[in-house]
Order: sequence, then C-alpha cells, then structure tokens
Amino acid sequence: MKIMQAFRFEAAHRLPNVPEQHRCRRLHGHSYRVELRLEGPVDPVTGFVVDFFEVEAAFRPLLERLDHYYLNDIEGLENPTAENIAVWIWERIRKALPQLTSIVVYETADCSAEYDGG
Ligand SMILES: Nc1nc2c(c(=O)[nH]1)N=C([C@H](O)[C@H](O)COP(=O)(O)OP(=O)(O)OP(=O)(O)O)CN2
Ligand SMILES: [Zn+2]
Repeated sequence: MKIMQAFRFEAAHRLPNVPEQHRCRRLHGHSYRVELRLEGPVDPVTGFVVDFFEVEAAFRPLLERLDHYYLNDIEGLENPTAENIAVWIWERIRKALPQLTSIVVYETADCSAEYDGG
C-alpha cells in the first residue's frame, strides 16, 4: 500500500550557480510543497502503513528549519534547487521513516523534483 503526506513552506532563495543573466540568480521566493511518499503493508490492527501523525512528527523539525528562511543560509542548501532540497530532506528524515520511498519537492505548481535515494 502506498501513502503520501504533503507539507507546505514559504522560503526565499537564489541559485548561485546559474549564469549571470538567469533570473533565478536573483533573490526570490517560492511557496514550496513537499510530498513524503511511503510504502509498506497495512497493519491489520491500526489499518495504517504509518500513522500520518508519525510522519508529521518526523518532518516537523525540518519544516521548522525551512519555513520562512533564506534557504542558501542553511548548511547543505547553499545551492537550493528543488533537486537539492529533496536530497537534503531525504538524508535527514530517512532513518525516522524506513517506509519512505521518495520525496517530491514542488517549487511551483508545475515544477518539481522527486528523489528516491538513487
Ligand atoms: N531543474 C531545475 N530547474 C530550475 C530550478 C530547480 O530547482 N530545478 N529552479 C529554478 C528557479 O528556482 C526558478 O525560480 C523557478 O521558478 P519560476 O521562475 O517561478 O518558474 P516558472 O516556470 O513557474 O515561472 P513563470 O513565471 O510561471 O513562467 C529554475 N530552474
Ligand atoms: Zn526559485
């Protein structure tokens, strides 16, 4: 069974490694959406793969580090692309959520990056 829980955060960033004329080199912000995707058997007693409350508790400390911050200031996010944010979250949450299969980070409604550890 597959489950997914989504979270949102607001943050500012700039992409330091794009060409000078690229607009994303300038300071700007996004309303990010993060999807945590998990997979596993359904516990016959609880009816859960993982309790959504447990997923929320695992992600909360990371959300607090991201929401309303300038992402480039965060260690490991000096180049805060959607791809790098997905990897950053994966590396910090995976131990707490062994059923995690992938993380999707949306910068806009139309653009996202998905990381599955591979
Ligand atoms: N592969 C990636 N490409 C780009 C990333 C990224 O993380 N991974 N990021 C950016 C910029 O952050 C940029 O800000 C993206 O947002 P935006 O310019 O708003 O993109 P839109 O297409 O939604 O812009 P419109 O104004 O709607 O045209 C760039 N590339
Ligand atoms: Zn951007």
